[in-house]
Order: sequence, then C-alpha cells, then structure tokens
Amino acid sequence: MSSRDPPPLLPPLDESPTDEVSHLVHLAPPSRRPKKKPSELSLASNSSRSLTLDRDGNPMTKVGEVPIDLLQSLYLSNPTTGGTPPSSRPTTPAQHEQVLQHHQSHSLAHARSRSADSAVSEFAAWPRSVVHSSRQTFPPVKRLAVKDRKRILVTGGAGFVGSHLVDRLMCLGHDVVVLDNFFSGSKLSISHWGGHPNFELVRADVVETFMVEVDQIYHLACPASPKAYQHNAVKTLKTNFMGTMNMLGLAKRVKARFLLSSTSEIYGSPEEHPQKETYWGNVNCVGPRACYDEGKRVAEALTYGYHRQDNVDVRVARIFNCYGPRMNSSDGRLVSNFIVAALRGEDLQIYGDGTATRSLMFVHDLVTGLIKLMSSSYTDPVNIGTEDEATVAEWATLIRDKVEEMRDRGEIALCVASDDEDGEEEVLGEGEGEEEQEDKLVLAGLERPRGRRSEIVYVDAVVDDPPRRRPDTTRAKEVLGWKPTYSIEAGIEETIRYFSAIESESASY
Ligand SMILES: O=C(O)[C@H]1O[C@H](OP(=O)(O)OP(=O)(O)OC[C@H]2O[C@@H](n3ccc(=O)[nH]c3=O)[C@H](O)[C@@H]2O)[C@H](O)[C@@H](O)[C@@H]1O
Repeated sequence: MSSRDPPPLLPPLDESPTDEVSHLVHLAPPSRRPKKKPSELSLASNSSRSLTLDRDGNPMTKVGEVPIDLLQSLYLSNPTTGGTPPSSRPTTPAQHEQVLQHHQSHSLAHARSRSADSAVSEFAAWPRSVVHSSRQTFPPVKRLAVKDRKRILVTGGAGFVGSHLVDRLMCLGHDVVVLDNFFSGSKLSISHWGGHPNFELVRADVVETFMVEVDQIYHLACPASPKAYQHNAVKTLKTNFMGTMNMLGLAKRVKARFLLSSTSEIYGSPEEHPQKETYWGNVNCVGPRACYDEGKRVAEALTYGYHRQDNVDVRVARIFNCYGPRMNSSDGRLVSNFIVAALRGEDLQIYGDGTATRSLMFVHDLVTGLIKLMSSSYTDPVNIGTEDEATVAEWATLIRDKVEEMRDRGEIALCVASDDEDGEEEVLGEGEGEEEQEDKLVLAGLERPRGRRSEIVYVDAVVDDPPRRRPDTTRAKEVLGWKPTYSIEAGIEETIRYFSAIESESASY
C-alpha cells in the first residue's frame, strides 16, 4: 500500500476542458460567505444551507413538481440526522410550535394553517379539513383527483433510491405501497410517512410471491453496492431472477405497468465508450460481480420475455452511479466512503491506480428520470445518468477539498466533542489549535483524529472493477425530455451536509 497524493487530474478552475475524461468536473470557486463561529453551528442546521444551484447556476426551487425545500426537509430534518426545518433544532416551546406547523400535513386527514411565504404553501394550498388521526406531523402532500391518483408499489422502497422515489410519489399525491426486506434498506428512511393514509409498508422479500392491486410497479429491490451484493451472491441472483419474475407475474395479473431498475453494470467492462443502450456489454459471467451484473441482465431478459409473450407494459431504466443523502455510511461506495473518510479525517482509499472513471448523478435527478420513464410510452431500455465523467482520483480530490472548503466556511461542524453541563453540544472548530482539538477529542473519548487533513492513499484494486463508465444519454433526452439538473457542487455539498449531520449525531451518543 503506497501513500501519496494523486496526480493533479482536475483542470484548474475556470480553465476550458481539454481532455475526454476530466472535461466536465468543474467546481465553482469557494463562495465568499462570512465564516461562522463554532458556537453558531448546530448539528444539522439548515440555517447555513446555501441555495441549491442548477447546472446553469440558477437557484432551484422545485424538483419535478415538488418544492426542493420540502424534499430536503425529509432527510436533513429527520430526527436521526438531528436537524429540523425550517432552520435549526428547536429548543424553546415557540420553536417547537414552529417546527410542528412546518410539518403538519395539508392532506385531507391532517389539518393545518397555511403559511403564506413558503414554496410549500403554494404546493399544498387547500383548506383546513377534518383530522382523522392523532398523528400531526406528516409532510404535506398534493391532493390529486381520483382519476389522476395511482396506486403504486415500490419494491426496495426503504432503500437509498427507493426512499427518495417514495418521497416524491407521496408528495405528488399518489397511494404508495413499499415492499422491503430491510437487508440494505432502512425503516428510518421512510419513517416520516408511517401512518399516513396514502402510505403502506410491508416487510416482505420479493423472492416470495406477493399480491396487491396496483397500477404501477417500480421494481428496485436488490442490494446495489458491490460490497452488499457480493456479501451473499446467491441471494443477489435469486433476488434478481425470482424477485423480478414474481413482480412481473404480479404486473401481468393485475395489469400494472412495470419498471425495472437496471444498471450500467450490465455493460460490464465496456468496449464502447460512452455506452449507448444498443451496446450489448462485456461481462465476466464467472467473476465476483457476476451475481449482480448477470442478475440484472437476466432481469432485463425476463422483463422483455413477459413483454413479448404476455403483453406486460414494461419500462427499463439503466441507472449510472447515483449518490446522495440516505446512502448508507458503510455501504462501501465511492461517494459515501470518500465523504465519510474526509469528515472523520481518515484516509480516502483508492482501489487500484485511481484511473477508473465514473459519471456521478444526484439522486433527485434519477428519481425525476424514473418517474418520467414510467409516465412515458417508451418500452426499450433507457440510460439514466450524467456525462460528468471523472477518474476516481479526481472524485477523491474533489470530495476531500469540498469537505474542507465547507468546514472553512463554517457550514458543517468539525466535530462534536462533548455535552457540557447544560446539555449543549460543543463543536470543535476554526480558531482552535490542533492540540486543543486533540485534547478535546481525548476528553470526549473519541480516538479518531477528526480534525486532520485526510490523505489520499492507494490500495489493491478490486476484481473486475469496470475501468470506465459514461452513459450516452441521447435517448433519455429525446424520448423523455430528461436531463440532469443538479450541478456537481450542489449535489456533493448536499450529500456532505447529510453525512456531516449523521456523523455529528453518532459522535454525540
Ligand atoms: O451505479 C452504477 O452504475 C452501478 O455501479 C456501482 O458500482 P461501482 O461503479 O463499482 O460503484 P462504487 O463502489 O461506488 O465504485 C466506484 C469506483 O470507485 C472505486 N472506489 C470505491 C470506493 C472506495 O472507497 N474507493 C474506491 O477507489 C471503485 O473501485 C470503483 O472504481 C454501484 O455500486 C452499482 O449498484 C450500480 O448499479
């Protein structure tokens, strides 16, 4: 294992792109916001949240039809992440009341007063109505006419992508049934919908048959991180074959439209670059990744078998590397591993020489693409991804630098050291010398040197790691009118904020 900094593959800021690989990864120069004193930081405070800018540099107010503030409040306000909308964690009764009002549902079952000045009020503007449940704190959902309201099954709905899809479908006013076995998903990701009249959660495994009357099935169930899907290769294969067959059988029986979440991994180690949907792939069918790659390939084959033979109405999304809040800190993927390591001041480990490329996409863009595909009449496979291709070494540098930049701006806490006598969390931060910080860490019983600069180190390569990956997204643009909207900076910053909140929260226990 060697320890050295990666070659400077990122082009200097503001310089025009020159080569094929690093042409799209540009970070805006650090903003000149005033630094916050450590005492002003709260764990997952949204008060320091910056505007979310799209790829043209314009502030985003909605994702799909849903207010961006509302979506963000579903993960940065989650009790497990310690934050609360609209600003910081409430400490006084008045603040508690404000937070309660923010979350009170506008649905038929949950009355609340209107707040005139937020995007949420426009989204959920209908009169007070009867309260049928003691639960008072649902996020607002749109009221749809019965003819527009769909009954939708989301398999894997408690997973990383699934939970964001469920949020969007719920906010849009649909009836959602989540089926999950919680192998890699988490109840906490969707707990904010528990008890809502439009929402049902079923603990079940797609390898068993399951019956429900629905109009649409989003079939996402399957561990997605290489570490998770290789953990039990046979189960991954069963999930992809038997699970997909069961859900297609259900779609056939209840005449539901069926969407398969497939993957760029079906292209394997691609000989065509970028990858078009017409490319047949180059997969090692006996390697350690085969359980997932071949599993998804057979899932696609099944999907088109049911389509041709039984007229099942199908959609296939080939998803390219997606990241965002609610990724599991320990699931082993590039973005989560690098962010968590940088926040902890640990080394970022690159498997191999760092020249493999990936094109990363923020999860909200993916969800928009999935919903557009489901709503379209297009039945052939569609790549959903960005063309933001960079090497793993470049992503590591970018993520580490971004974590440091956000810390310098006072947007994320350096570390939670201890609770003082009146129960207030104390945050280590700028202005404190390294020694002072180390002392506090020792006092707090935290052995990790969380304030130190992370190194980027190189370790052994993993077997069959695809050397490059970039989607050709012409089809998504043409048939769905879809293109990614999140800038790299906005997506990475939001994900860092999320993991920072998670880390702070776990350090405070
Ligand atoms: O999204 C996709 O298209 C597919 O590919 C990913 O698989 P992979 O690209 O290997 O994802 P990561 O585990 O995030 O790895 C990306 C690259 O970073 C490298 N990496 C990852 C983590 C790390 O700590 N260090 C490191 O160098 C990997 O070796 C690989 O070259 C996902 O895990 C799949 O679920 C998904 O279907």
